[in-house]
Amino acid sequence: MITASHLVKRFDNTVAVNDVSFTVNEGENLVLLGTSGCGKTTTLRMLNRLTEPDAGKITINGKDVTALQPDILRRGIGYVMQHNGLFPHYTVEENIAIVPQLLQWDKKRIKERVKELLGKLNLSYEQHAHLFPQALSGGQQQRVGLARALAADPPVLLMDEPFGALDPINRQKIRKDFAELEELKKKTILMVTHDVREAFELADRVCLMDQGQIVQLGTPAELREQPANEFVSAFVKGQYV
Ligand SMILES: Nc1ncnc2c1ncn2[C@@H]1O[C@H](COP(=O)(O)OP(=O)(O)OP(=O)(O)O)[C@@H](O)[C@H]1O
Repeated sequence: MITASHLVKRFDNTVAVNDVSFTVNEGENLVLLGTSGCGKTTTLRMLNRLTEPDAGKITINGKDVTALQPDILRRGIGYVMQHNGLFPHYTVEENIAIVPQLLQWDKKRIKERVKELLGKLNLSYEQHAHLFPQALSGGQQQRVGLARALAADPPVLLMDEPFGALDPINRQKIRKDFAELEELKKKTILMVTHDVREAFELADRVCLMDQGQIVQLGTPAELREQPANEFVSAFVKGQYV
């Protein structure tokens, strides 16, 4: 379970995140939704300490994240970056193996895990493991980014626009595969998107943000049927996309 309490983050004159609090229950997929610049990515990055808050507290499974060294903390949290963030000079296999290697898994176990994940994500070890990311399509790169985040089977996953760089057809296909992936069903997930449809398709609950603040947090049905204000109502109807 993740709890974020009264998070604040300023950059110069901008208050990027302004008193944001939420919980993500165990096994839940909470989606941070909102227009560009509303503070979604900054919120996400505070959870694995890529950005340090100016105020507020975050706990993951009961532990204050500031009690752990950032690199140790990040080994226990899967992170799918915007634009996939694969290392271009590492092969697919090497990219996926990064965290298991840091955790000093033996070679055989790492190879088995890479094979298993590539299979689950509709890629093949024989065809793809030895390639560098630039030899893959955008959709394949996103899948490898997801495999990398899942490699050491972390209980918590942070995903920043995981389907963002894709054309609509690929986007929908990967989203469907994602929704069906058994490994993801038991994970506690915080995902960022600006896409209403995507949020409503994947979220257990949606946290709609605007200008650094939460406007409404609820199930997709609650946002649709009981919008807190005009902004929520317009956003849900797609008028802000
Ligand atoms: N490192 C930084 N330095 C200065 N300003 C920043 C920095 N990171 C974010 N900001 C500002 O903070 C605000 C929130 O940015 P953030 O990236 O969190 O929004 P977002 O909702 O994720 O947007 P997007 O969907 O475009 O990524 C924006 O005004 C942005 O310009």
